[in-house]
Amino acid sequence: MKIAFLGLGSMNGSILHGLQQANLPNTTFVATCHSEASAARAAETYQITVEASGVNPDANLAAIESADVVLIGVKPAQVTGLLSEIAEDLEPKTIVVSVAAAVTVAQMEAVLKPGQPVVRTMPNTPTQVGAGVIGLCAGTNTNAEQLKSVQELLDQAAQTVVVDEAQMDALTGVSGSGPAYVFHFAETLIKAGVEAGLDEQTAQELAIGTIAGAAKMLQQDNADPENLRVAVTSPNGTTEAALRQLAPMGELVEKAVLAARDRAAEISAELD
Ligand SMILES: NC(=O)c1ccc[n+]([C@@H]2O[C@H](COP(=O)([O-])OP(=O)(O)OC[C@H]3O[C@@H](n4cnc5c(N)ncnc54)[C@H](OP(=O)(O)O)[C@@H]3O)[C@@H](O)[C@H]2O)c1
Ligand code: PRO
Repeated sequence: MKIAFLGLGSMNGSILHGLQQANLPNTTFVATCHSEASAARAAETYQITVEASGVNPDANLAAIESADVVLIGVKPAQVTGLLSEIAEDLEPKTIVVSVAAAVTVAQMEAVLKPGQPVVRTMPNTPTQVGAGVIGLCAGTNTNAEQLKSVQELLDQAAQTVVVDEAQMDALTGVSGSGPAYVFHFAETLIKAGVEAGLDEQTAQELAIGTIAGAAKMLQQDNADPENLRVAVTSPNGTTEAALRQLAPMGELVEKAVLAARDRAAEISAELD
């Protein structure tokens, strides 16, 4: 199987890393970046061939030749330009998989040859450490077997969830952008620990260990976030005092997820 990564930055790099860890038999990876510097860095990191499209204008066309799957990992505004560049040379069997936020199936299919199979996905960066979540939906020319083959491939790198395209922006607001909410929470917990009297290194150790431990508990079978919260909260104790202060967080998180969802829809409209 040949898998071509067009764009090998943060997101496609995380997926490639996950697939490399899976040691898939008979699988070849090739990739492109735009600049020579990024291509050299990525080739060194992943130990695969990475060509720079900014230096070699045929780099993307060479990468897609005979590919079974082409993973598009450029910025949303660059996706349709890149697809137009490769459209004529894509083989009918090649499945085009995009990781770009907000770029719709219709926008991709509009620049590809009729019938080209497309899968739209929304991964997240924990894929880098084998703990990612990837949402995916099929294009209009993609049959169940093709979707399944992409899902089975991505299952090697992350946990996958198939959704209708109509849910993709909501999924982006929860899991695509979600790691940033948790990292932001970690930043604020460390800052608050320092404010409360800890030195920064100790505050960082405690905050990160706590978030990692809580995440592990959440992943246990039959874990229920509400039960886990209640088990920490002694009546009239310290946690209750803290959670009283965090009461506005529910509304803020909801606003954040809706803002991300709505921004995705706005970006889609801007790309039309
Ligand atoms: N980061 C996330 O958390 C995340 C999560 C989910 C989805 N996504 C989606 O992933 C996509 C990529 O985001 P990212 O954060 O990975 O960006 P990034 O780190 O900037 O990576 C973009 C990559 O595309 C390359 N590139 C640009 N133009 C190219 C061209 N014409 N041909 C070949 N390669 C080209 C860049 O090369 P140079 O470095 O040489 O410019 C770079 O390797 C976006 O559409 C984003 O919506 C990101
Ligand atoms: N990063 C991309 C953004 O912020 C898409 C989800 C995560 O737009």
